[in-house]
Amino acid sequence: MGERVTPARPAVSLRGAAFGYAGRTRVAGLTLDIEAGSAVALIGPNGSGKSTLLRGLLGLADLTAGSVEVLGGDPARARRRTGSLPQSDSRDVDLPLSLRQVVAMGLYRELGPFAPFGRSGRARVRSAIERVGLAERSGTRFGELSGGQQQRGILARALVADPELLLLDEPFNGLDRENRDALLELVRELSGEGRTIVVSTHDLEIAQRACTHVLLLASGHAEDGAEGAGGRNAEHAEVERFGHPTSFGPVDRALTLEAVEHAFQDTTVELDEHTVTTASCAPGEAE
Ligand SMILES: Nc1ncnc2c1ncn2[C@@H]1O[C@H](COP(=O)(O)OP(=O)(O)OP(=O)(O)O)[C@@H](O)[C@H]1O
Repeated sequence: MGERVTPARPAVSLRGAAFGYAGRTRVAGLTLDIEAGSAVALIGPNGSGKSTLLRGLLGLADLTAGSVEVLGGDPARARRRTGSLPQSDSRDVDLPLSLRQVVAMGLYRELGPFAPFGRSGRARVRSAIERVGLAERSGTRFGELSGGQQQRGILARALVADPELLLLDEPFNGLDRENRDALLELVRELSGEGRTIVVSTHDLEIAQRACTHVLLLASGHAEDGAEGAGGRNAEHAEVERFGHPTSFGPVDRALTLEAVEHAFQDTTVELDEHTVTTASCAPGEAE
């Protein structure tokens, strides 16, 4: 792996940060440090801004308030040292490319799209594919892989660049038990290597088994959200108009039933063993 940030320096630092699109805030009130080497589960109802926050950490959503530092600087500049796995429904899976070629795309930022990879590049691609357990499918057309295999393939594409920070957007969605367990084990391993991971999920078991910290987000209230804020100050009520954090900390302290219910308060929540099922979202559904 490449050079790491020193443990004293957070991998992500947010101060009153808000993110959105076209200048319109979608998630706000983020003041927290994610320590290098920690694995953070990002949990919240649909629309609470999990993807927007992850995109903000990649410099792909607008910072509409406050400040953000990723790996000590601007998120866009940190992108070279950051690996990401976007939500599966936002991917173009019908690429006329083999798994090996898709994974090799992870080296473009470092080497350029037309540069020859050389022996070491090819070895890195091979080892990333092996790492996600798909060695036998290297030559298979990407679109012919199962949903779970595609998920692992995209993760290999992120891993080939040896990222310090991994941002994974609901990587467990739609996976069968076997793929889910393999991915969970891999996240644990990657975290054990000292990489910083932020992973959005509806699966509390993922948080408990693979993560060190939890960040719970709640949905924003309607445009008139400032009303009914009781004794809270105007700034707080303003933040609560948007998706906002309700709890952040080590898993054993931040992931309580009360905290989950608080974050999901506007949604029908079922805690089915380990999974938060909401009225508008059924995790585990096939894509
Ligand atoms: N590209 C975009 N342009 C404008 N608004 C967007 C865009 N992407 C998301 N939004 C809006 O931002 C808000 C937060 O969405 P986001 O996808 O971040 O939530 P989420 O917590 O990840 O939800 P889910 O669990 O459904 O993925 C929503 O109101 C959504 O409609």
